[in-house]
Amino acid sequence: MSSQINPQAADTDRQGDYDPKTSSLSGTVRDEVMDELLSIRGSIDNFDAQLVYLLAERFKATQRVGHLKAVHQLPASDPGREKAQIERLRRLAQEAHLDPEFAEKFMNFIISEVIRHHQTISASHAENEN
Ligand SMILES: O=C(O)C(=O)C[C@]1(C(=O)O)C=C[C@@H](O)C=C1
Repeated sequence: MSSQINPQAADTDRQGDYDPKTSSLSGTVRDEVMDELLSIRGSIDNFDAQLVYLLAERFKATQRVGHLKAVHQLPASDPGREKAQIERLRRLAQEAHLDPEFAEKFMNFIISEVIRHHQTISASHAENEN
């Protein structure tokens, strides 16, 4: 399976220097405890890889929006859309037993980065027009 689709494949394809066993706890906890910790951390590593790949795909989509907005001279931000997104995500977070406050903060963090990208795209588009 392609590593573009399956981040776990990417994980095994190119581990690089990453050692999933690296821990400041090494030698300070019983072997069984360390084994269980490492097993859970294996899942965490897979989730983290998926998060990175998902975010990369989201940013590819928002880059397309950024170009569309620059070409048509539309504002970088759309507060009405953001309000609807945040309300939806808070609802989804509640259903998923994720703290809605955290979901909102996380979304706002991503959106502010997207707006920064839009502004950069718009500025370079305007420069190319001149
Ligand atoms: O949908 C848009 O218009 C976008 O620019 C994307 C996006 C987002 O990241 O979801 C970012 C900025 C806008 O304020 C609203 C949404």
